[in-house]
Amino acid sequence: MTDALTSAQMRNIEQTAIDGGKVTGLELMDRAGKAVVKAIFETWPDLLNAPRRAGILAGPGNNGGDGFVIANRLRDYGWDVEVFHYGDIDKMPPDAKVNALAFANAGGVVSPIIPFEGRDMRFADPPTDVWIDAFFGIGLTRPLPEEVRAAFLSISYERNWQSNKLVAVDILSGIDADTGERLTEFPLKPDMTVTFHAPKIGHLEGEGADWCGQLIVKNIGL
Ligand SMILES: NC(=O)C1=CN([C@@H]2O[C@H](COP(=O)(O)OP(=O)(O)OC[C@H]3O[C@@H](n4cnc5c(N)ncnc54)[C@H](O)[C@@H]3O)[C@@H](O)[C@H]2O)[C@H](O)CC1
Ligand SMILES: [K+]
Repeated sequence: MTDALTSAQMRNIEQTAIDGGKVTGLELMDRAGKAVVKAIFETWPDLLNAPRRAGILAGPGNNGGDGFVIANRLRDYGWDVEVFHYGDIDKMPPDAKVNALAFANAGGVVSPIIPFEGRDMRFADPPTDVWIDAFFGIGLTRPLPEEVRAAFLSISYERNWQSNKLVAVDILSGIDADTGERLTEFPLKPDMTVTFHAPKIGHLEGEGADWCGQLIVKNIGL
């Protein structure tokens, strides 16, 4: 496995490619989101044999932007997709906003993460086949907001009672990408983490090594 990167090193590689005119941030985000969907179908091919339901947990930044790319892609496969957004589409970074608006303008359902409060997720109907954690990626700088932690807890009830999958985009939200420190305590391990270009230190060090599930590294052409 190639050497693990810090978040700063990853950003530098991305920015150098963008500044050099090799690729745009929007293209990188599109490739990243599509790489996650590809990894899902490669890992669980039976999910391809019928339209399913996905819950996308999207955050305020570009990790959330990846989440909206994934949401659009799964809708293309005929899936029932609901995005639970911690953030405001209008305040998202430009690349993320393009994908979020594409989803919303195509009739995609964007809900606040509040619905989970008081909702007994053990008996979610219809059950969610795949949860996508796109709350925070390498930009996480402090413990998760309480409502994000609460949303994760709600989903853990459903996961205990129904066989759904949890896929972390780039890194499980709550894990510091540079140290592997779990900045927020919550009992949710992903089945799979899909990261881009190279593993990050937080995937291999500290608690992060135990909170990846299956770690898939996808090339996004950098
Ligand atoms: N750069 C690109 O074109 C690509 C990036 N990829 C994806 O982008 C994320 C990194 O995105 P970024 O916007 O830098 O950060 P996050 O989305 O991880 O975080 C959003 C935002 O949230 C703020 N924040 C940090 N910690 C907290 C907190 N505890 N509570 C509230 N808000 C918080 C902070 O301002 C962050 O900026 C990367 O992981 C990839 O998923 C694409 O994959 C490739 C193209
Ligand atoms: K994430």
